[in-house]
Amino acid sequence: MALALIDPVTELTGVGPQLAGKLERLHVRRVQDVLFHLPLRYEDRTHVTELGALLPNLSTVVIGQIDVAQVVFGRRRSLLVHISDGTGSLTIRMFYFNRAQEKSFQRGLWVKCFGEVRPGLKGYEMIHPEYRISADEPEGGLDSTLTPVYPTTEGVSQALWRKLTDQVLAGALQNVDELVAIECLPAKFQAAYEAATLQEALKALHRPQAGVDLAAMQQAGSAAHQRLIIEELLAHHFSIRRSRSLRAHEQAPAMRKDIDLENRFLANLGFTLTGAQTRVSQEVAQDLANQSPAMRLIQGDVGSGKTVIAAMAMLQAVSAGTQTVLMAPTELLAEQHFRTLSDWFGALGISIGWLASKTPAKEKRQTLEQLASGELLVAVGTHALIQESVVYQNLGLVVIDEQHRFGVEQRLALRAKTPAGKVPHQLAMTATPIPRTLAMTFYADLDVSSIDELPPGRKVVETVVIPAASRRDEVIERVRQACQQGRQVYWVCPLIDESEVLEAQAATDTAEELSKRLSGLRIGLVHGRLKSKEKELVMSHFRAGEVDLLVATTVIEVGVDVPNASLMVIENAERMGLAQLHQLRGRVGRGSEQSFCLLLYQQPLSQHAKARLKTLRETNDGFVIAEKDLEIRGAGELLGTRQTGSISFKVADLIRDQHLLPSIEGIAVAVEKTTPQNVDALIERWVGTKEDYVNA
Ligand SMILES: Nc1ncnc2c1ncn2[C@@H]1O[C@H](COP(=O)(O)OP(=O)(O)OP(=O)(O)O)[C@@H](O)[C@H]1O
Repeated sequence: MALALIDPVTELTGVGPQLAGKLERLHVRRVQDVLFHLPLRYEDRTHVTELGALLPNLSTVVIGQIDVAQVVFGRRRSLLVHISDGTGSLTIRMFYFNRAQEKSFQRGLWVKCFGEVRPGLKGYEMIHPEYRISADEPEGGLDSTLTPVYPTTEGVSQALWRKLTDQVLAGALQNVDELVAIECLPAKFQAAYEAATLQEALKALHRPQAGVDLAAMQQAGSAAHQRLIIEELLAHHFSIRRSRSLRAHEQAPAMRKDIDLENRFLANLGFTLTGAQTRVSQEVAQDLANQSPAMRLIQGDVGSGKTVIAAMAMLQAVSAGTQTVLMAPTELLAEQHFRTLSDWFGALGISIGWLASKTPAKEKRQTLEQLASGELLVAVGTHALIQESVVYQNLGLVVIDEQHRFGVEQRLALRAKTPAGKVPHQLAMTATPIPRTLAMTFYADLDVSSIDELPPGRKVVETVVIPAASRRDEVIERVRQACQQGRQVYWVCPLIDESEVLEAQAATDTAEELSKRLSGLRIGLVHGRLKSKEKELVMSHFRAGEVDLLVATTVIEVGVDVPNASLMVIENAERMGLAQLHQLRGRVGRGSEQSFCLLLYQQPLSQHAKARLKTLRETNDGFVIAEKDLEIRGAGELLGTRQTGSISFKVADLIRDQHLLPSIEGIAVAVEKTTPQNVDALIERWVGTKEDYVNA
């Protein structure tokens, strides 16, 4: 089949409008997007390990005969299937199963399964492995080469991804002319970096050859990875250069501060700004008074008080008669900013609009009208704020929370929303500090301010690392005591296989278990599968002190601010990354009460997990943690969890790949000489189209 790279995905066999809709969520719209939708990691399902030779925490294929299958009613109802192969035995454990599955595990049948080996109470276990049952003893692994695992969304299985990529590899990748046409890397660099050609690289990443080393693939160390990493870094580099040159020709409204209004605002706050807050807010104010558009990143550790800086900048925009918006990455966080700003600005007689994708149509229409007419000067929300349907009368300042960068396309989208010839000033806020090396290369077009001081009276969060198996009861007792003393508690449930459904289920089960064991406490539950209204209701009860214990998934990771919460329990902390744990922990220690963070882990710990937990126990300083993160990850660990707040790269990792950064500029110069016509497509392929920013 001759597929063109720009064909829509619906040209692929088996992709109807419904599936296309799901793929759209991942911005996969064209054949080319499937080709560049690269595996997140790989699994080695080629070898079978004897049950007697299993090692904990490794994922592998095993084969065994069923001795017994039974449903047990412990802390959680589960189906246990014991298998053995003469050298040893293993238990398969499933929390979610149906009657048919239960019946299918007949004594004497064979099971071939793939999963992570974990130590259980009675020997090794696999939880929810992928499995096949057969009457005869099966042979060999599950696959003959490394199996790619794709980033995905609900309703698009790995099997489906394999089918789609099969088709694209067989169709489009043969279309050599097209690929040569989009090839950017001059030949001499391909050789210098051991980097394969684009065509070879894509093939090798989607379908690794037999015998390829898993470790190299996991750490993105193969030549194929190098090839695409360089391409992606180049794309970002070009995008940043564009953004810089655009900015040089742009004008923004110069905003004068209304000192009187600002003083009234400060008097109402109930606290005095720290020295760092005062300094940073002055830097911002100077930016906004200029005619050239500000692009400033404000970095400040968790709880350092970034919101008030944003509010003061927004006030300056309002004083100058322009509109201003605050955009947050999640609805939960946006909603919280909406409340805070409504309190602060309400007292000054300034009203605030709310806009998120799930806002009811009628409410949305009204807000849109008011933004278009200029009646509304301030709005808070999610990315819905910069969607194409939103028209501003005179947008002067955009504040973006928890984002490191502004994309060039986003800038273009915003430019369309301001009076002719003007662009809004932009401020971004982040709690994840940027290592210096990266700042020089990838953030060179941004001005950076740091809030390097916490509000007075904060006590350091005391962090304790606890084995879950033996001391869970003790932890639950501690939760009870804290709540009885009038404190509030977060209980964070683990990440499960990147599946929102399983995560929500686990959180629901935990909430049920804790309700039984902590009768008398008011327990709330929040996870990603709840409707936004439901989420907000639970959060508002928690905020009002009407919920003692909030059981949550990592949806509460960023920004949530409830100063009375002083205890946080994090389950399976060994599975999370440093930055993420630090963010989560930052939800406590926001009041004057001594706060605690209990990191529960499952034995045994890998060396890296041990190092991460130790770092958290030893320091509360986000900058130190960022450096440690670099050190631990630099030592070669690939973390499954995403990095909070960083630019979203598909294959590159600014920390892991920092050794490549110094050469990117030189390559860019060469590309501009040899294939300047390909630069637009390169940016589009990696950094995204205008729509990606607008609809994200
Ligand atoms: N100077 C100050 N003195 C006392 N309290 C302050 C001060 N500045 C901010 N606060 C309070 O500290 C808390 C944290 O502030 P804020 O939510 O702005 O932090 P943040 O920097 O956004 O943190 P995170 O990245 O964790 O969301 C809020 O309750 C805020 O009202």
